[in-house]
Amino acid sequence: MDDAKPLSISRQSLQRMPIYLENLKKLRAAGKSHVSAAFLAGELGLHPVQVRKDLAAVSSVDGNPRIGFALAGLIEDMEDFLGCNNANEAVVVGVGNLGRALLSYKNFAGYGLSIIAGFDSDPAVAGTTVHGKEIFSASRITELCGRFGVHIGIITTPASSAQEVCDAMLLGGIKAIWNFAPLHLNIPDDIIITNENLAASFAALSGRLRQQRDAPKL
Ligand SMILES: NC(=O)c1ccc[n+]([C@@H]2O[C@H](COP(=O)([O-])OP(=O)(O)OC[C@H]3O[C@@H](n4cnc5c(N)ncnc54)[C@H](O)[C@@H]3O)[C@@H](O)[C@H]2O)c1
Repeated sequence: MDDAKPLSISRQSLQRMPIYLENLKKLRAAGKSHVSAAFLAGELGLHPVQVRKDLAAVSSVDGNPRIGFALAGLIEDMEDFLGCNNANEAVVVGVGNLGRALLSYKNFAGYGLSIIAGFDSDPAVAGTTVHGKEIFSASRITELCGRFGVHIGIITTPASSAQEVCDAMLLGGIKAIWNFAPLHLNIPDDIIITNENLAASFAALSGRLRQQRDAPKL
């Protein structure tokens, strides 16, 4: 669909989009042609109003009150929105446990991310390939990011190296950083950053578990 609406969307809504897309594709594979917001909400444990709002933010497909949204249009709009048909290219710096896992994960392509190469400071790692992607020496980050014309950099080095890696990426023209290192990075205001933190996610999980355990039994 050409006229998907460019509304401002919250981070939480953005994070739900790949989950909607996965579910919409499953329904299509099961032979369904339409889906209602109420059904999706039930499947994903969300409120139907929230689902309707999320879908309206990325799709111009109108839901029919009786049969719901046409799946084909919704999937097309969602894929356009997520950039699935025109994947963003990225590089990973730090090809250890986590960097290797990201380089090897096939499904990113379906969500608009194509990791094209890696960098590592370890001479035993630079010069190898992971999942068919070349791993270059970290000394070439600035040069090759510029030459590849990539705009997304993924940092999976130890925290002690993350700022220098980030600086080298920015000099090479990187505009958005997905940072897995547990460190606050100093970056200019116009650079987009997402910090991943498994410890924070786990704290939320264990906090909810504690609340459930401490709740009075009826
Ligand atoms: N945020 C999360 O949820 C999460 C989860 C797991 C790990 N981590 C973090 O991700 C990072 C990587 O973890 P890991 O388990 O893969 O570590 P690892 O030690 O297996 O890999 C780190 C890699 O970075 C390379 N490296 C070090 N300095 C470099 C530099 N200056 N330039 C290029 N490469 C460099 C090392 O040679 C190594 O290959 C760590 O900061 C860790 O704390 C974060």
